[in-house]
Order: sequence, then C-alpha cells, then structure tokens
Amino acid sequence: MMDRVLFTKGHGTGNDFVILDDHDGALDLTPSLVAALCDRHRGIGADGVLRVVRSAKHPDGAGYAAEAEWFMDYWNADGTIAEMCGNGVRVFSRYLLTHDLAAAGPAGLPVATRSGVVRAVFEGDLISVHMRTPEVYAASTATIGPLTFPGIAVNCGNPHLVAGLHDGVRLDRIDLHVAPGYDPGVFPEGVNVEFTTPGEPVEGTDRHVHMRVYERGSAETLSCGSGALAVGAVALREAGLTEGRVAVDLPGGRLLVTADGDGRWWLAGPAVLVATGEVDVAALS
Ligand SMILES: N[C@@H](CCC[C@H](N)C(=O)O)C(=O)O
Repeated sequence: MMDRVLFTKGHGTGNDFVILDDHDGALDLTPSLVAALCDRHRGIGADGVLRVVRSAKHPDGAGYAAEAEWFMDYWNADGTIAEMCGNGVRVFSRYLLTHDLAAAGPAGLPVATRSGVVRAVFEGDLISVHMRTPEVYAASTATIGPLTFPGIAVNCGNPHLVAGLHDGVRLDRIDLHVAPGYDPGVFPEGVNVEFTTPGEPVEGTDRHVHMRVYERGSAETLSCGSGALAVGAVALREAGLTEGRVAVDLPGGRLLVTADGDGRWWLAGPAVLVATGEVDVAALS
C-alpha cells in the first residue's frame, strides 16, 4: 500500500468523484479505502471514485483493451463497484483529455466500463457520450415511507427504477434521507431509484422531466447520468417516440438525453476538474 496518493477532484452536474491516476493498476484499492476517501467529514468527500487504469491492466477491462486503452474503474461511495456511471464517463474523459492521455478523434474517445465501451465526443464545454441502449423491461414500484409509486425498471448497464410521483406529491418535498423501498425480486443487485415529475416545454427538446435520485451505494446525489438516461428512455417511450431529445433537470443541473435516427443513445452534459492534491492514506484509516 502506498502512503501518499495523488488525486484529482471533479464533477458532472454536481455528481462528484475522486479520480485516482493508477495507469498500471498498482494501487491496492479496497472497499474500505474507497469509503474513507469518499467520507465528506474525514476524507476528501465524493459520491464515488474513478480509477484511471489501462484496460489491459485491470481484470474487468482486459477484454476491452483492443478497443479502448483506458478502463473506468468506478466505485460507489460505500465501496461497492458498479457497472456504469454516466456522469463518471464524462469526468473520466475530461481527465484523459486534460492530461494528454488520449485524443478526441472523430469516432469519439473510447472508454471501457464494466458494461462495455462507450464513446465521448467533446462539444465545447459539453461532453456527449454514446451510451449503451437503455432497456426498459418491467413494471415495479418504489416506496417512500407509506407512499407507493408505480415505476419502470430500466437497465442502462446498471439497474434503475424510474417512478413518477402522484399528483400532489412534490419532488422537492420527498424525503430521500433514507433509501426508498423496492422489490428485491426485480432488483436482486439493488437499484438506483429516480423520482420524476414532468416539466414545462424546453426549446429544442421533445420532453422535459425533473428528477431526483437515490443511488445504490451513494445515497441521494445531485445528479446521476445513467439515471437521466433511464428517465429519458421512459419519457420517450411514454410519448410513443423512438427518437427524440429529453431535457432532464436534476438538483445539480441539466442533462440532455437523445435517441438519434440511427438508434444510438446519447447523454450530454458538462464535466469539470476542480482540484488536485495528495492524500495521506494512513491518516484516512
Ligand atoms: N452517478 C452515476 C451512477 C453510479 C453508479 C450507481 N450508483 C450504481 O450503483 O449503479 C451516474 O452518473 O450514472
């Protein structure tokens, strides 16, 4: 174990990450180290950790090494790993570009994740990521205290449950300090739960949705990219559209979800690197 580790801090619409540069996978990253780094009082504080490692050097990335040099080793704040992180991919891509570790070619910058290779395209301040196609697959329910909300299960590589609020229940009033209830029969690996209400029309989009999210492994976050993708997929489906654009407003800002005419799904939003530093690993534990 190294005593001191360099880190960068970044976020995408307020979904924040500690980024660890570990090209050859030398760092002994454990669930307890991740949880300590993400601790907002005793550590750096973040919703998750992104380890920047060569695909060839990580067991979960090796299969993608021919297609993507870099593997996003994503960890939730509680030290669990997840298959996908939509905001993380943008922040990870921003990091690769900023540090000259990769170039933004015309086909986009490939990033390997546990649910396959995605591609990031840089458009000024925004980064647009060609995500895997979200799969809307089952009806289910989410509960908050005594309230039950009908929802739809969506697989974005990681699991999501998109639940619309009843009339009269305000999005800004629901209590997400505790985890919403869900059916473990539908989600044996746990689930990220998105609560939604429709928004006013937004120019240039087909649908507008407000959402809050309770993330598996990270509790309520200001934003969840894969959650926005799931919400966008449900919004277009409910509108009877197979292509179109959805503006998804989260507490941390706006993400755009687009299903294009070629059947590809895109997630677009900002990604910012805000700090670098050195952490004393012994002091953390
Ligand atoms: N915030 C992320 C999702 C991170 C993973 C999630 N908590 C899970 O366990 O599946 C995003 O932007 O997609």
